[in-house]
Amino acid sequence: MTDEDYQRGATTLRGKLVPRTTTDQRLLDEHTDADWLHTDPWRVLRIQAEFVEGFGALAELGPAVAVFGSARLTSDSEHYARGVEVGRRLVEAGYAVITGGGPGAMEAANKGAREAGGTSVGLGIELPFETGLNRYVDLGVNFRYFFVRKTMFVKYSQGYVVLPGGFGTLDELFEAVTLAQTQKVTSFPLVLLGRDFWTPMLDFVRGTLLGEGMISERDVERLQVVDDPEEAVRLVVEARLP
Ligand SMILES: C/C(=C\CNc1ncnc2c1ncn2[C@@H]1O[C@H](COP(=O)(O)O)[C@@H](O)[C@H]1O)CO
Repeated sequence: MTDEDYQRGATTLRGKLVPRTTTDQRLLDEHTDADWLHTDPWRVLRIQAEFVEGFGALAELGPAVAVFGSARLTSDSEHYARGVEVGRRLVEAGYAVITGGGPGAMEAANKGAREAGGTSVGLGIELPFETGLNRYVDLGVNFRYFFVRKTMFVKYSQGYVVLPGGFGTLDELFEAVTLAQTQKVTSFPLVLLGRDFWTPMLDFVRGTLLGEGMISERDVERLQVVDDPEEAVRLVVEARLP
C-alpha cells in the first residue's frame, strides 16, 4: 500500500482507497451487467439536466418574487385570501410570481398572479404521492431534486413573501435567511405575512437565538413581519430601490 495521492477528478484517494483500475479501464472494459447505470456518479447527469432545464425555462422571466406557505391551506382560510391578494399585488407591482406549484398557499399566490394577468410560475417537485401543478400555473417546471428546485427559487426571485406553513415553508425561509446572513445573496427581502402565526417563531428567534448569542441583531432584522399583503409588496419593492 502506498501513501501517494491518487487523483480522480476533484477527489484525492490514498492508501487502501487507491483503486486497482483506472476510470478509463472501467469505461472501456466490457460490462456484463447494467448496475453501473444506477450509481450516484451517473445521477449527476440527471441533476445537471435539471439545472439546464430550470435555467433555460426561467432565464427570461424578468423580476420575480417567490411566495411560499403551507401546501395544506384550504381556499376558505384567511391566509389563502392573503395569498391571492399578494399574488395579485406583486403582479401589479411588476413582478412575476414564483411558487412551488402545489396546492394551498402556492395555489393562492398563483391564482392572484393569473387573475391579475401576470406571469404565474410553478416549480413543482416529484413526491411519492401525485399532487401535480395547480391549475393557476402558466409556466411550470417539474423537478426531481429539492436542492435543484431551491436553487431556482433563490436565483430567479428578488425576495420571498412567506405565508404560514410547516416544515417545507420553514426550510425555504431559513435557507434564504442563511444565504442572506452569509452574504450569498444581497438585498433579499424576506417578508412574513401573518403576524399571529409568525410572532411565536420571532419571539424564539429574538429571545433564544439572539439571547443566546447564536445570531446578531442584524440577522433578526432580516425577517420582517406584516399582516397586510399591500405592505408585504411595498417592503419587497422598497428593498429594490437604490
Ligand atoms: C402535502 C400536500 C401536498 C404536497 N405538494 C407539494 N407540492 C409542491 N410543493 C410542496 C408540496 N408540499 C410541500 N411543498 C414545498 O414546501 C412548502 C410547503 O410545505 P409545508 O410543509 O406545507 O409548509 C411549499 O412552499 C413548497 O415549496 C397536501 O395535499
